Amino acid sequence: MKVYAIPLRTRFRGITVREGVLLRGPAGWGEFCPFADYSDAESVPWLRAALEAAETGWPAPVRDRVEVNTTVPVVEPAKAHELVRASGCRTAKVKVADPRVSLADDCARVEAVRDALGPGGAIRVDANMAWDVDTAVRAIADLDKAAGGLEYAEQPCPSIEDLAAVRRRVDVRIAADESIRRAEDPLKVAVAGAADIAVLKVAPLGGVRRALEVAEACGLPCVVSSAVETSVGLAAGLALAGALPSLEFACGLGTLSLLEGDVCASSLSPVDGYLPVPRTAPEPAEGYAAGPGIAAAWEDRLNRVRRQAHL
Ligand SMILES: O=C(O)CCC(=O)c1ccccc1C(=O)O
Ligand SMILES: [Mg+2]
Repeated sequence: MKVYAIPLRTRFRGITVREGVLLRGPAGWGEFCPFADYSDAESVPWLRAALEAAETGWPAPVRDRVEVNTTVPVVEPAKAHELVRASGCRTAKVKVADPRVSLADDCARVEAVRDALGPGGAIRVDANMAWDVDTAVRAIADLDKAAGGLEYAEQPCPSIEDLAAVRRRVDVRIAADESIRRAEDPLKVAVAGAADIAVLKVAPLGGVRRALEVAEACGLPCVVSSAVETSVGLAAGLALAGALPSLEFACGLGTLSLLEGDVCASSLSPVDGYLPVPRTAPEPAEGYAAGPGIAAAWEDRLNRVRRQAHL
Protein backbone atom coordinates (compact mmCIF):
# COMPACT_ATOMS: atom_id res chain seq x y z
CA MET A 1 0.00 0.00 0.00
CA LYS A 2 1.21 3.50 -0.85
CA VAL A 3 -0.29 6.84 0.17
CA TYR A 4 0.42 9.72 -2.21
CA ALA A 5 -0.03 13.50 -2.14
CA ILE A 6 0.40 15.42 -5.41
CA PRO A 7 -0.06 19.19 -5.75
CA LEU A 8 -2.43 20.37 -8.50
CA ARG A 9 -1.09 22.81 -11.10
CA THR A 10 -4.22 24.93 -10.71
CA ARG A 11 -6.97 24.74 -8.11
CA PHE A 12 -9.71 22.32 -9.24
CA ARG A 13 -12.99 21.54 -7.50
CA GLY A 14 -11.74 23.71 -4.62
CA ILE A 15 -8.70 21.53 -3.93
CA THR A 16 -4.97 22.22 -4.35
CA VAL A 17 -3.49 18.80 -3.47
CA ARG A 18 -4.75 15.39 -4.62
CA GLU A 19 -4.30 12.55 -2.15
CA GLY A 20 -5.16 8.88 -2.12
CA VAL A 21 -4.08 5.30 -1.51
CA LEU A 22 -2.70 2.78 -4.00
CA LEU A 23 -3.50 -0.86 -3.24
CA ARG A 24 -1.78 -3.88 -4.67
CA GLY A 25 -3.47 -7.23 -5.22
CA PRO A 26 -3.07 -10.31 -7.41
CA ALA A 27 -4.55 -8.54 -10.47
CA GLY A 28 -2.50 -5.34 -10.14
CA TRP A 29 -2.81 -1.87 -8.60
CA GLY A 30 -6.00 -0.04 -7.64
CA GLU A 31 -6.53 3.53 -6.45
CA PHE A 32 -8.74 4.63 -3.53
CA CYS A 33 -9.09 8.43 -3.51
CA PRO A 34 -12.56 9.69 -2.55
CA PHE A 35 -12.60 13.48 -2.19
CA ALA A 36 -12.31 14.88 1.34
CA ASP A 37 -16.01 15.81 1.46
CA TYR A 38 -17.17 12.23 0.75
CA SER A 39 -18.52 10.37 3.79
CA ASP A 40 -17.40 6.83 4.62
CA ALA A 41 -20.69 5.52 3.20
CA GLU A 42 -20.21 7.44 -0.08
CA SER A 43 -16.62 6.16 -0.25
CA VAL A 44 -17.67 2.49 -0.34
CA PRO A 45 -18.01 2.34 -4.15
CA TRP A 46 -14.55 3.95 -4.48
CA LEU A 47 -13.16 1.08 -2.42
CA ARG A 48 -15.06 -1.50 -4.51
CA ALA A 49 -13.53 0.02 -7.66
CA ALA A 50 -10.00 -0.10 -6.17
CA LEU A 51 -10.46 -3.73 -5.07
CA GLU A 52 -11.83 -4.73 -8.48
CA ALA A 53 -8.61 -3.40 -10.07
CA ALA A 54 -6.34 -5.03 -7.46
CA GLU A 55 -8.09 -8.37 -6.97
CA THR A 56 -10.19 -9.21 -10.03
CA GLY A 57 -9.00 -7.15 -12.98
CA TRP A 58 -11.18 -5.74 -15.75
CA PRO A 59 -13.26 -7.22 -18.57
CA ALA A 60 -11.63 -7.48 -21.99
CA PRO A 61 -11.69 -4.27 -24.06
CA VAL A 62 -13.24 -3.93 -27.53
CA ARG A 63 -10.92 -1.07 -28.62
CA ASP A 64 -7.26 -0.33 -27.94
CA ARG A 65 -7.31 3.46 -27.72
CA VAL A 66 -9.68 6.20 -26.56
CA GLU A 67 -9.97 9.80 -27.70
CA VAL A 68 -9.95 12.23 -24.76
CA ASN A 69 -10.78 15.84 -24.04
CA THR A 70 -8.41 18.21 -22.34
CA THR A 71 -9.93 19.70 -19.19
CA VAL A 72 -9.70 23.48 -18.86
CA PRO A 73 -9.98 24.74 -15.26
CA VAL A 74 -11.08 28.25 -14.31
CA VAL A 75 -8.07 30.20 -15.62
CA GLU A 76 -7.45 33.37 -17.67
CA PRO A 77 -8.22 33.12 -21.42
CA ALA A 78 -4.54 33.26 -22.43
CA LYS A 79 -3.74 30.41 -20.06
CA ALA A 80 -6.72 28.39 -21.36
CA HIS A 81 -5.45 28.90 -24.91
CA GLU A 82 -1.98 27.70 -23.92
CA LEU A 83 -3.32 24.60 -22.08
CA VAL A 84 -5.47 23.55 -25.04
CA ARG A 85 -2.63 24.02 -27.53
CA ALA A 86 -0.20 22.09 -25.34
CA SER A 87 -2.67 19.20 -24.87
CA GLY A 88 -2.81 18.08 -28.49
CA CYS A 89 -6.53 17.24 -27.97
CA ARG A 90 -9.28 18.07 -30.49
CA THR A 91 -11.93 18.31 -27.78
CA ALA A 92 -11.86 20.58 -24.72
CA LYS A 93 -14.04 20.52 -21.64
CA VAL A 94 -14.25 23.97 -20.06
CA LYS A 95 -15.21 24.34 -16.42
CA VAL A 96 -17.76 27.18 -16.05
CA ALA A 97 -20.03 28.79 -13.43
CA ASP A 98 -17.40 28.98 -10.70
CA PRO A 99 -18.79 31.41 -8.06
CA ARG A 100 -15.62 33.51 -8.25
CA VAL A 101 -16.01 34.43 -11.94
CA SER A 102 -18.73 35.95 -14.17
CA LEU A 103 -20.52 34.53 -17.20
CA ALA A 104 -18.61 37.08 -19.30
CA ASP A 105 -15.33 35.57 -17.99
CA ASP A 106 -16.60 32.09 -18.88
CA CYS A 107 -17.49 33.26 -22.40
CA ALA A 108 -14.05 34.86 -22.83
CA ARG A 109 -12.39 31.59 -21.76
CA VAL A 110 -14.57 29.60 -24.15
CA GLU A 111 -13.72 31.99 -27.03
CA ALA A 112 -10.01 31.52 -26.33
CA VAL A 113 -10.50 27.75 -26.33
CA ARG A 114 -12.25 27.92 -29.72
CA ASP A 115 -9.38 29.97 -31.07
CA ALA A 116 -6.91 27.36 -29.81
CA LEU A 117 -8.86 24.37 -31.21
CA GLY A 118 -9.79 25.84 -34.56
CA PRO A 119 -13.16 25.28 -36.23
CA GLY A 120 -12.81 21.47 -36.32
CA GLY A 121 -12.54 21.04 -32.55
CA ALA A 122 -15.34 20.33 -30.09
CA ILE A 123 -16.09 22.31 -26.92
CA ARG A 124 -18.15 21.06 -24.00
CA VAL A 125 -18.80 22.96 -20.76
CA ASP A 126 -19.32 21.66 -17.21
CA ALA A 127 -21.28 23.79 -14.72
CA ASN A 128 -21.21 21.24 -11.85
CA MET A 129 -24.86 21.96 -10.87
CA ALA A 130 -24.30 25.69 -10.35
CA TRP A 131 -27.34 27.15 -12.12
CA ASP A 132 -31.10 27.31 -11.73
CA VAL A 133 -33.19 26.62 -14.84
CA ASP A 134 -33.53 30.21 -16.12
CA THR A 135 -29.86 31.01 -15.48
CA ALA A 136 -28.84 27.81 -17.25
CA VAL A 137 -30.95 28.55 -20.32
CA ARG A 138 -29.41 32.03 -20.67
CA ALA A 139 -25.85 30.94 -19.87
CA ILE A 140 -25.93 27.98 -22.26
CA ALA A 141 -27.16 30.24 -25.09
CA ASP A 142 -24.32 32.74 -24.43
CA LEU A 143 -21.66 30.03 -24.10
CA ASP A 144 -22.95 28.29 -27.24
CA LYS A 145 -22.48 31.55 -29.13
CA ALA A 146 -19.02 32.18 -27.62
CA ALA A 147 -17.97 28.63 -28.58
CA GLY A 148 -19.36 28.87 -32.09
CA GLY A 149 -21.38 25.78 -31.15
CA LEU A 150 -21.17 23.62 -28.02
CA GLU A 151 -20.96 19.84 -28.19
CA TYR A 152 -22.85 19.57 -24.86
CA ALA A 153 -23.42 21.20 -21.49
CA GLU A 154 -22.70 19.00 -18.46
CA GLN A 155 -24.88 19.07 -15.34
CA PRO A 156 -26.18 22.65 -15.55
CA CYS A 157 -28.53 22.19 -12.55
CA PRO A 158 -28.68 19.88 -9.52
CA SER A 159 -32.00 18.09 -9.94
CA ILE A 160 -33.13 15.69 -12.65
CA GLU A 161 -36.37 17.67 -13.08
CA ASP A 162 -34.41 20.87 -13.70
CA LEU A 163 -32.07 19.14 -16.15
CA ALA A 164 -35.13 17.97 -18.09
CA ALA A 165 -36.59 21.51 -18.07
CA VAL A 166 -33.33 23.02 -19.37
CA ARG A 167 -33.07 20.31 -21.99
CA ARG A 168 -36.52 21.20 -23.34
CA ARG A 169 -35.55 24.88 -23.64
CA VAL A 170 -32.09 24.74 -25.31
CA ASP A 171 -30.76 23.25 -28.54
CA VAL A 172 -27.47 22.17 -26.95
CA ARG A 173 -27.22 18.54 -25.75
CA ILE A 174 -27.32 18.02 -21.98
CA ALA A 175 -24.99 15.59 -20.18
CA ALA A 176 -25.71 14.21 -16.69
CA ASP A 177 -22.78 13.68 -14.32
CA GLU A 178 -23.63 14.24 -10.63
CA SER A 179 -27.19 13.00 -11.38
CA ILE A 180 -25.71 9.62 -12.28
CA ARG A 181 -22.74 9.42 -9.95
CA ARG A 182 -24.56 10.35 -6.74
CA ALA A 183 -27.97 8.84 -7.61
CA GLU A 184 -29.67 5.81 -6.11
CA ASP A 185 -31.13 5.04 -9.51
CA PRO A 186 -29.06 6.17 -12.53
CA LEU A 187 -31.83 4.94 -14.84
CA LYS A 188 -34.05 7.79 -13.72
CA VAL A 189 -32.04 10.29 -15.80
CA ALA A 190 -32.98 8.61 -19.06
CA VAL A 191 -36.55 7.91 -18.05
CA ALA A 192 -37.10 11.56 -17.09
CA GLY A 193 -35.72 12.78 -20.43
CA ALA A 194 -33.14 14.73 -18.44
CA ALA A 195 -30.05 14.08 -20.57
CA ASP A 196 -28.69 13.18 -23.99
CA ILE A 197 -25.40 11.84 -22.62
CA ALA A 198 -24.37 9.99 -19.43
CA VAL A 199 -21.03 10.81 -17.82
CA LEU A 200 -19.61 7.74 -16.06
CA LYS A 201 -16.85 7.75 -13.44
CA VAL A 202 -15.53 4.35 -12.40
CA ALA A 203 -14.76 5.04 -8.73
CA PRO A 204 -18.05 6.59 -7.54
CA LEU A 205 -19.99 3.96 -9.52
CA GLY A 206 -18.14 1.09 -7.79
CA GLY A 207 -15.95 -0.31 -10.55
CA VAL A 208 -15.73 -1.02 -14.26
CA ARG A 209 -18.29 -3.85 -14.21
CA ARG A 210 -20.86 -1.86 -12.28
CA ALA A 211 -20.33 1.15 -14.61
CA LEU A 212 -20.91 -1.11 -17.63
CA GLU A 213 -24.22 -2.16 -16.08
CA VAL A 214 -25.18 1.48 -15.55
CA ALA A 215 -24.30 2.26 -19.16
CA GLU A 216 -26.48 -0.55 -20.41
CA ALA A 217 -29.37 0.28 -18.10
CA CYS A 218 -29.50 3.99 -18.91
CA GLY A 219 -29.31 3.42 -22.67
CA LEU A 220 -27.61 6.77 -23.38
CA PRO A 221 -24.33 7.46 -25.18
CA CYS A 222 -21.62 7.56 -22.49
CA VAL A 223 -18.55 9.67 -21.75
CA VAL A 224 -16.08 8.16 -19.28
CA SER A 225 -14.50 10.78 -17.07
CA SER A 226 -11.86 10.74 -14.35
CA ALA A 227 -11.99 11.91 -10.77
CA VAL A 228 -8.52 13.45 -11.25
CA GLU A 229 -6.68 10.28 -10.29
CA THR A 230 -3.07 9.23 -10.85
CA SER A 231 -2.34 6.93 -13.81
CA VAL A 232 -3.43 3.98 -11.62
CA GLY A 233 -7.02 5.27 -11.38
CA LEU A 234 -7.01 6.59 -14.95
CA ALA A 235 -6.23 3.06 -16.14
CA ALA A 236 -9.56 1.88 -14.66
CA GLY A 237 -11.38 4.66 -16.54
CA LEU A 238 -9.64 3.58 -19.74
CA ALA A 239 -10.64 -0.03 -19.06
CA LEU A 240 -14.28 1.12 -18.91
CA ALA A 241 -13.98 3.30 -22.03
CA GLY A 242 -12.27 0.40 -23.76
CA ALA A 243 -15.03 -2.06 -22.86
CA LEU A 244 -18.13 0.04 -23.65
CA PRO A 245 -19.89 -1.47 -26.68
CA SER A 246 -20.13 1.96 -28.32
CA LEU A 247 -18.20 5.18 -27.71
CA GLU A 248 -19.29 8.25 -29.71
CA PHE A 249 -17.64 11.07 -27.76
CA ALA A 250 -14.17 11.86 -26.44
CA CYS A 251 -13.70 10.88 -22.79
CA GLY A 252 -12.65 13.07 -19.83
CA LEU A 253 -9.57 11.02 -18.99
CA GLY A 254 -6.90 13.51 -20.06
CA THR A 255 -6.61 14.92 -16.55
CA LEU A 256 -3.07 13.97 -15.61
CA SER A 257 -1.88 17.41 -16.72
CA LEU A 258 -3.98 18.95 -13.91
CA LEU A 259 -1.53 17.32 -11.47
CA GLU A 260 2.05 18.48 -10.95
CA GLY A 261 3.26 14.92 -11.44
CA ASP A 262 2.29 11.24 -11.32
CA VAL A 263 3.04 8.21 -9.14
CA CYS A 264 3.90 6.11 -12.19
CA ALA A 265 7.01 6.33 -14.36
CA SER A 266 5.00 5.46 -17.49
CA SER A 267 2.14 7.95 -17.29
CA LEU A 268 -1.22 7.96 -19.06
CA SER A 269 -0.80 11.38 -20.71
CA PRO A 270 -2.59 11.77 -24.04
CA VAL A 271 -0.58 11.74 -27.26
CA ASP A 272 -2.28 13.54 -30.17
CA GLY A 273 -5.54 13.43 -28.18
CA TYR A 274 -5.59 9.66 -27.55
CA LEU A 275 -4.82 7.35 -24.63
CA PRO A 276 -4.13 3.61 -24.87
CA VAL A 277 -6.42 1.07 -23.16
CA PRO A 278 -4.15 -0.76 -20.68
CA ARG A 279 -4.85 -4.32 -19.45
CA THR A 280 -3.60 -3.45 -15.96
CA ALA A 281 -2.65 -0.21 -14.22
CA PRO A 282 0.93 1.02 -14.67
CA GLU A 283 3.31 0.25 -11.78
CA PRO A 284 3.75 3.06 -9.22
CA ALA A 285 7.31 4.28 -8.53
CA GLU A 286 8.77 6.13 -5.54
CA GLY A 287 7.69 9.78 -5.95
CA TYR A 288 5.00 11.84 -4.17
CA ALA A 289 4.85 9.67 -1.03
CA ALA A 290 2.64 11.43 1.54
CA GLY A 291 4.11 12.47 4.88
CA PRO A 292 3.40 10.31 7.98
CA GLY A 293 0.39 12.36 9.17
CA ILE A 294 -1.42 12.21 5.83
CA ALA A 295 -0.52 8.54 5.38
CA ALA A 296 -1.91 7.62 8.80
CA ALA A 297 -5.15 9.52 8.12
CA TRP A 298 -5.66 7.61 4.84
CA GLU A 299 -4.94 4.25 6.48
CA ASP A 300 -7.64 5.08 9.04
CA ARG A 301 -10.07 6.14 6.34
CA LEU A 302 -9.43 3.01 4.31
CA ASN A 303 -10.00 0.81 7.37
CA ARG A 304 -13.23 2.60 8.32
CA VAL A 305 -14.61 2.24 4.79
CA ARG A 306 -13.54 -1.42 4.67
CA ARG A 307 -15.41 -2.14 7.90
CA GLN A 308 -18.44 -0.20 6.73
CA ALA A 309 -18.54 -2.21 3.47
CA HIS A 310 -17.57 -5.55 5.10
CA LEU A 311 -14.71 -5.77 2.58
O1 LIG B 1 -14.31 15.21 -17.38
C1 LIG B 1 -13.19 15.75 -17.37
O2 LIG B 1 -12.71 16.30 -18.35
C2 LIG B 1 -12.37 15.77 -16.12
C3 LIG B 1 -13.00 15.30 -14.87
C4 LIG B 1 -13.84 16.31 -14.17
O3 LIG B 1 -14.23 17.31 -14.71
C5 LIG B 1 -14.14 16.07 -12.77
C6 LIG B 1 -13.12 15.65 -11.95
C7 LIG B 1 -13.31 15.42 -10.61
C8 LIG B 1 -14.56 15.60 -10.08
C9 LIG B 1 -15.61 16.03 -10.88
C10 LIG B 1 -15.42 16.25 -12.23
C11 LIG B 1 -16.62 16.61 -13.07
O4 LIG B 1 -16.75 16.20 -14.23
O5 LIG B 1 -17.52 17.27 -12.59
MG1 LIG C 1 -18.87 16.97 -14.34
